[in-house]
Amino acid sequence: MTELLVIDDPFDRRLALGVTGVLADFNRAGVLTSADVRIAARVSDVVGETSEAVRLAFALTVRAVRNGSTAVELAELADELGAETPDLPWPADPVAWHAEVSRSELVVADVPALRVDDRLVYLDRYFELETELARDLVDRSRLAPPAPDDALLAADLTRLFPGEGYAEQRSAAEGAARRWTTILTGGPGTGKTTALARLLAVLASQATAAGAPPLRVALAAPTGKAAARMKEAVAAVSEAEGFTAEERAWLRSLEASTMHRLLGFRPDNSTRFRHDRRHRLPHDVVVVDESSMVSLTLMTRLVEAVRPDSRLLLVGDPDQLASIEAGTVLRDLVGGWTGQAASPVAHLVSEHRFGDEIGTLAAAVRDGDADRAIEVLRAGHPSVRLVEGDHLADTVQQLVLPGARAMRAAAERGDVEDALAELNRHRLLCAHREGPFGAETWNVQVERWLDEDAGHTLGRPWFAGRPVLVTENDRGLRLYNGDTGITVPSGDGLAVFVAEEERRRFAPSRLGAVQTAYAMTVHRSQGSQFDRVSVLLPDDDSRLLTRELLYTALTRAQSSVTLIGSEQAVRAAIGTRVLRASGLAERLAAALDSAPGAVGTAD
Ligand SMILES: Nc1ncnc2c1ncn2[C@@H]1O[C@H](COP(=O)(O)OP(=O)(O)OP(=O)(O)O)[C@@H](O)[C@H]1O
Repeated sequence: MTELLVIDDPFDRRLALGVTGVLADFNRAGVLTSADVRIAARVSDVVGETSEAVRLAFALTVRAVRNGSTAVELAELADELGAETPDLPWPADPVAWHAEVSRSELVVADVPALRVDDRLVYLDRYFELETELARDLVDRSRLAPPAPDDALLAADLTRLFPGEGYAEQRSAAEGAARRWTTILTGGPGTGKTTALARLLAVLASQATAAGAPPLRVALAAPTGKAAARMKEAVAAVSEAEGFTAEERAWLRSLEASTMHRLLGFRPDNSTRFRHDRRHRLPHDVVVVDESSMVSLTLMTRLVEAVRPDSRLLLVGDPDQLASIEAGTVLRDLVGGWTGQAASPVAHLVSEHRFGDEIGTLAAAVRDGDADRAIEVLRAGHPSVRLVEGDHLADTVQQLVLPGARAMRAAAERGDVEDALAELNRHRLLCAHREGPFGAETWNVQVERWLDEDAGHTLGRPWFAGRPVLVTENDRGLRLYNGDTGITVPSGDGLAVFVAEEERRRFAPSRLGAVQTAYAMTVHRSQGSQFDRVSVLLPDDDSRLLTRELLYTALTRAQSSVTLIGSEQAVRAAIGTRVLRASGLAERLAAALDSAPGAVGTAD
């Protein structure tokens, strides 16, 4: 399903005033926003490009990036979107249209605004990013691989990955020990973190045996929440058998940070960092967890900043929702390496959370098997269920209010730990931000229920027990998008305790971009996990209802998940894929094919 804006008011601010012709038609029809149109018109005017078809292609490329693609395939778009908007003046011959764009001054100028390949049209910046990322990864795969001490490696792999139960992870770890780059993928509970922590111990043991200084490891993730989870999970794995006391202490001492913090903010530039190709990261191993959430821009900046002789480990689940910004990098990297002899992709498939109905349901959703998903949901397992019917408010109240009350009670008695623990026990996840199925709507509703409990209106927006979610990075306060906290009474007023990495206390007035956190969007929940999750499914015609969204929501849950909605909505979600155009997989595959000297180790 494609995004169309509904514009029926001639003075709607989404209409680009003063623009005429084809661009105006597409704007009025809701295909293009006024920003798409204005950018295309202005840049085309500068280079003297007057062709309406080329100007349209430019605006559609801006639109594509806005919707998460890094490029646009004109023929495909004309086919799909053209079917939904048959009255619009789509160019009749998409092949000729693409060819006309390719000859345009916008493309052939010394400083091009647009770039093209055989299939896609790009804004220059995204073409450069894809090319740079593919080249850096292929360059890494051409280097002579690391040369571990084989006998020690075999002994450590046997010690840390014992027996048949660890065979899959052992083989992934052995491959990773023999390569500079590894992409470790797998669904929830397939043991990615377990394999990662054990692999780090293997690598540290190699460094010690070689008389090298202690291994410097950077653990990073796209959000503060995901970074904190990774640190905890790595420390938890180290408690298991097989590790030496030194390895345990070392793994527990590893710090995790956001990718932005690792790369170093630059006050003058939001897409460039202190660490780059010229000032590389000092670490010997750079790990990125939740890699599916990483945008093309951020991944390109990370990879350029990793020393060629450092290990890069990208960990994630390519079936989850992609980044909020443009790109589907993890999926593209897996796709680009498919069929290559020296692929760095290690895919874990064994599910280690036995008896895990959430895993079975998630697998059915991932594989597009709607009948199986419905069967699991209707089997009567306490850990996965579908609540249908018209009593939406009653259902949400039953699921959310007990936790909200417990948070408020804990906050009022000043018990920050209890309140924060309660916050992680349950989350209502919504596809939408606003509207009847939106997170904002239900956050307000929960506050109203608490008002009713109290018999008066609690303070707005701040009151004791208010859980909050940080929605933007704030470098000054060292708060990151995705951090969560709880509001408690303090003296005559209130204080907010934020739970990430360390407990920190803030005056509410210092917190700019925060929202209440009983409910949040599935997009924002990426990289977080909660004990119990309830997922509010919108109507089956919502354009946000996709397989990736449902899969991501389900896999946030550790012990139980409740879907609120209809069977049709579940089926509609499973039947709808997120389609993002990108050329990264092809660019990577082409770069690999043209690099026959590659010496990466064969799997
Ligand atoms: N080889 C194994 N044998 C038995 N249990 C395992 C094995 N590997 C992992 N586990 C257990 O399975 C569970 C999931 O492992 P882990 O957290 O490493 O998976 P994950 O892929 O990182 O999961 P998620 O993506 O959901 O965080 C943990 O309880 C872990 O102890």
